[in-house]
Amino acid sequence: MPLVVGCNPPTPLGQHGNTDDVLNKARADSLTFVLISLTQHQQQTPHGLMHLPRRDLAALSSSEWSNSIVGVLSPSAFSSENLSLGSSATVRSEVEWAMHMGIPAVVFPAVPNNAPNFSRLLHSTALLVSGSGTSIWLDVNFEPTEACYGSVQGILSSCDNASTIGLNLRFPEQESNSINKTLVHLNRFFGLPVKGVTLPTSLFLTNKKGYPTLSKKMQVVIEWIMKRGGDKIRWVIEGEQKHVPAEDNSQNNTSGYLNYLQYLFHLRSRSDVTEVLDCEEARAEASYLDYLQAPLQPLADNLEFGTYETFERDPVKYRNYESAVLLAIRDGVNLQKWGGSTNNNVVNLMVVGAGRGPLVRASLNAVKRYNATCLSSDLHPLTPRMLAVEKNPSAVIFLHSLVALEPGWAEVVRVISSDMRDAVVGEEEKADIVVSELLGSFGDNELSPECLDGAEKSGLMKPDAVSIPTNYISFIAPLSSAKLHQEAKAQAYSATDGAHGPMGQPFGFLRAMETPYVVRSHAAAQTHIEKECFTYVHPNPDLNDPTKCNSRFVRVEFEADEKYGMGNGSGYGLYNKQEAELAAAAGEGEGGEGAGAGITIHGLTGSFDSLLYRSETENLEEHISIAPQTFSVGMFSWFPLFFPLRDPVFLGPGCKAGVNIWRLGNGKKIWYEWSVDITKIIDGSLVSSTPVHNPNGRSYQVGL
Ligand SMILES: C[S@@+](CC[C@H](N)C(=O)[O-])C[C@H]1O[C@@H](n2cnc3c(N)ncnc32)[C@H](O)[C@@H]1O
Repeated sequence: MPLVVGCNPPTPLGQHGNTDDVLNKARADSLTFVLISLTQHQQQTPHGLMHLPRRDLAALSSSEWSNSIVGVLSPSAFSSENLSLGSSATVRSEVEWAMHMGIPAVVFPAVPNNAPNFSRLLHSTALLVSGSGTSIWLDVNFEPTEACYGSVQGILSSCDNASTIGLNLRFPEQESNSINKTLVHLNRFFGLPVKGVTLPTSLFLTNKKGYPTLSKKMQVVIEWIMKRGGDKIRWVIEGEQKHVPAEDNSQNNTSGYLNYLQYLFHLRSRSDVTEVLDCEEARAEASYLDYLQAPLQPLADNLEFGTYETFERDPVKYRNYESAVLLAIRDGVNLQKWGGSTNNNVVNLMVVGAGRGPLVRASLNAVKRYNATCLSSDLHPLTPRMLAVEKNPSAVIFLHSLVALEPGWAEVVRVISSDMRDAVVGEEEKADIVVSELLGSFGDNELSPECLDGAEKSGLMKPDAVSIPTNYISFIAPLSSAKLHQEAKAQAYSATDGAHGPMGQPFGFLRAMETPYVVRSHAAAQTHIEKECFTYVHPNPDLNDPTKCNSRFVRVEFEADEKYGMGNGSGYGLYNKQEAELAAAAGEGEGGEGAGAGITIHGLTGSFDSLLYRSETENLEEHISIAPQTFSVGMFSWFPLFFPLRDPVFLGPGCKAGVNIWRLGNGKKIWYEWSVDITKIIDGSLVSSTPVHNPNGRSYQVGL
C-alpha cells in the first residue's frame, strides 16, 4: 500500500455513534482511515449522567478501530478555562477511551495562545499514552515562517521531545506564493516528527472536467513531501467535497473524496516519485530507516558469514576498488616498477582483512584487465602474487576453500591466518600494492589507522608500496532529527548485552546518549554541508615520528542560515544541487528570513570519503564516499554514524554552532568525545553548550 490516505469531513464524524457508516463510505472510496470526534455524548437521567448509546461500538471490530480510525479531541476541552487548570478532565477521558478502543492516534489542536498550559497538557497526555498503542498528532497550521517552526519546536522541547507526539502539518486553504520558501521550511520541519499531512479540499483547483487538481507549485510541494517522507506519511483530505463531478453526486454511499485520493495516487505514480520510492535500493533500505544499530567492530569481534554476504552485494564498492587497483598497476608500469620494458613482470598484491575474498577477486580481476590490454601491444603481461591476510578464523576457512576451488587461485594466492599487525612475510613476498577495506561509517571508526599502521610496522610492505585506500577523511554535520533523538533515548531501556535478552541490565540513559549509532537517517534534516574532521593517509608518513599519533581533535563551525541545509536531505545520499539552488533563491528573492533563522540540532551525522587511489601518471582517481557532497551513488555498504546530543540545542538566528570532536585512545581502546556550543556570531558570546559526551570513553569505545 504505497499511499495511506484518510478523510476529515467538515461535520465532526462519529459523534452520533455512526463511525461504522462513515468508515464504510470511506472504504468504498479506498480511503484507509477516517477522523472521528472523540466527544462522548451524555444526558441527564433520573439516575444521573448517562452516556448515549452508540451503535458503532459493536458494529466495528477492534482491528477496525485500531487500523482505520483517528480520534479528534473535542475543541471545548481546550478552552482557556480548561487549559488554565493545567489539565483537562475531558481530554483525559477522551484519550483514555481512545486507548481502550486501540485508536492509533488522537489529534491535538494547533497551539493556542495559552502555550505554557497547552504544553503542560500535551506533555502529560504524551506520558499518559506512552506504552499504549495510541499516539498524539499535534496539528500544525503550516506556514513557511520562522514563527511557525519556532512555536512547534518550542512546544516539542517543553514536552521533552516525547516520542508519542507526532506532527500533522495542515496546509492552509490558500497556497503560499513562494514555493521555494515552502520547500525550505518543509525541509526544516522534516527534522521534527512529521507523521501526517492534511490538505484542505479548498487548496485544490478544478480542472476542465470538474475534477480536483493542484497548481503546478503545489504539485512540486506534494511530490517533494512524498519523496522525502516516503510512504510513512499519513495523508488527510479535509473539508467539504467541492470537486465531485455532477455524475458522481448521486452516490450517497461514498465519502465523496475518491477524486482527491485518485489525484494523490496520480502524483505518487509520477516517475520522479517512483524513481525514489520504488527503486531496488529503497526497498532494500525500508526496514533500516531510522533504525539504530551498534557500529560493527570487525577488529574486536569476528564478523558473521551473513554480514560478509551482505557486504559483497554492493555493486559499487568492489567495482571502484578494482578500478583503483588497475590504476595502481598502470602507474607501476608507467613508472617502470614492473611490466613494460622492465625485467620484472611480477607484482605483489596483498589484501589485508580479506574477509571472504571479494577484494582478492577484484585485485586479480584488475591484473587480468591489465593483461588483456597487453595482447594488442608489445607490453608484457604481469604475473600476480597475492597474499590474503585475515584474522577471523572462520573467514580463513572460506578463503582456503576459494583458493582450492577458484580456477587459477591456487597458483597465485596464499592465505595468511593472522592479525595483520603480527603477520610475518618473506622479503620476496612484501607487498607492492596493499589493498584493504577496514572502514566504518565515520571512516576511521573501525580502526583502519591502527591496523594499517600495524601492518606497515610488521614489515608487510615494500618501502615504495602503495596503499588502496590512500586516505580517508571523516566528515561531520549537525542533524535535526527528533526521531533519531527519541530512538537514541529508547536505547536506554535495552539490555547492555544482547545475550541477556530484554530482562538484562538496561543500557541506561547516559550510555544511550553517549554512544554513536549507525543509522540510515530518514526522518531527519542535515542542517549544513558537512565539514572535514580527521584525515588518515597510508602508508603513514608519520609512522616513525614519535611526536605524532593517531589521536585527533577538530573544531568545526556551522553558521545559522536561512537554507537549513536544503540539498543535504536527511543526511544520506547525494547532495541535491537543484534543491540547494531553490533554497538560495528563497533566501535572496522570495522573502528569506534573513541571515540565521533557527533550527534545532539533535545530534551530529558522521560520514566519510576515501580516496582509494590517485594516479601519478594519469589524471584519474577513484573514491568511495558516503559524504553527501561526494556520495557514491548506488553504494549501500555504509549508513551514516549518528552522534546524539543528550539535550538538543537550538541554533538561533545570528548564531553559530561549534562542534568539537576528539578521537582518542589509550593503547587498548579508541573512542570519540564530542560537544556542541552555540555562540553569537557578532561577539562570540556563549548562548548554550552541551557537556563533552563520552569522556574517557566511559560509555562507548572500540577495542584494539
Ligand atoms: C569490513 S571487513 C571487509 C572484508 C572484505 N575485504 C570485504 O571487502 O568484503 C574487514 C575485514 O578485516 C578483518 N580484519 C580487521 N582487522 C584485522 C586485522 N587487524 N588483521 C587481519 N584482519 C583484520 C576482519 O576480520 C574483516 O574480515
